[in-house]
Amino acid sequence: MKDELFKEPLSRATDFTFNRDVAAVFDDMVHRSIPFYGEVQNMIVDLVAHYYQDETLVYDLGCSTGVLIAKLAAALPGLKGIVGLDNSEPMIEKTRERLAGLPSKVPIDLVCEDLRDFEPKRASAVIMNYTLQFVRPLYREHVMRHIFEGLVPGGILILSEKVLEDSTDISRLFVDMYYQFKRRQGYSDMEISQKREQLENVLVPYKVSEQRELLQRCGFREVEIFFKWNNFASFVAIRSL
Ligand SMILES: Nc1ncnc2c1ncn2[C@@H]1O[C@H](C[S@+](CC[C@H]([NH3+])C(=O)[O-])CC(=O)[O-])[C@@H](O)[C@H]1O
Ligand SMILES: O=C(O)C(=O)Cc1ccccc1
Repeated sequence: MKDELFKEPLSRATDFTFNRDVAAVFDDMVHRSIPFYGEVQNMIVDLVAHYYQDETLVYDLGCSTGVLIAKLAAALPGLKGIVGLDNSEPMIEKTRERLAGLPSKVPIDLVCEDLRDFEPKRASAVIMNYTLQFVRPLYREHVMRHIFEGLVPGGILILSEKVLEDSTDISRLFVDMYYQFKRRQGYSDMEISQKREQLENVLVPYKVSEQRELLQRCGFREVEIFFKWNNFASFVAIRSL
């Protein structure tokens, strides 16, 4: 279903939430709103294949409609298990529907819970794609410490986020270029600005440098960027052996 949620003028100001209306159009929204969304997922499948250790689990925190879980299960049939977590019931429901139609042999556990209350266990890969940006900054360190603790030595965290730069001028330019990208994807100025207003207080991007510092404070000694497009970045961080 096409994302037309912001096409008409909205009658009142509300914050963006992952409700039933968003879940229904999410796949179209995300493909038209996140540059190289599918290719970043393909790169993540390759990273998981490289770092996976026998008898460990792979986690997708903020799994939305389960596209990445389906790709992982199809490409890596030897995984011991995948855990998908999302605190939006309509999103988990979408994931469940998607996975029901697949012939995968990998056991998949779906959890509808807030990330802030969750502790992964025996993980060799924890993936958080565009999810930490929705967690209130106050809680981010707590969440990342639990993830570090839940990783086995040699395990990885994969983190994709909307980001800012140290240079405010360049940050602004990257955001402008992102709106150009949205126009090319068929969104009108009205759609772009109404969504921007709804996201204002709920999607809080960190600078690349802040993101790196947060990961290092939480114990990750090796942190690298494996993908970057203007104001979007994907990091891989290793819990050293
Ligand atoms: N505190 C929280 N606890 C659990 N889930 C949460 C929380 N906050 C937000 N979510 C969930 O995290 C997801 C973020 S969307 C991308 C997801 C996916 N990784 C994707 O790549 O398609 C963001 C985006 O598309 O920009 C949603 O499904 C929320 O319900
Ligand atoms: O649209 C935006 O501005 C984004 O940052 C991406 C996005 C995609 C899906 C839900 C929320 C935000």
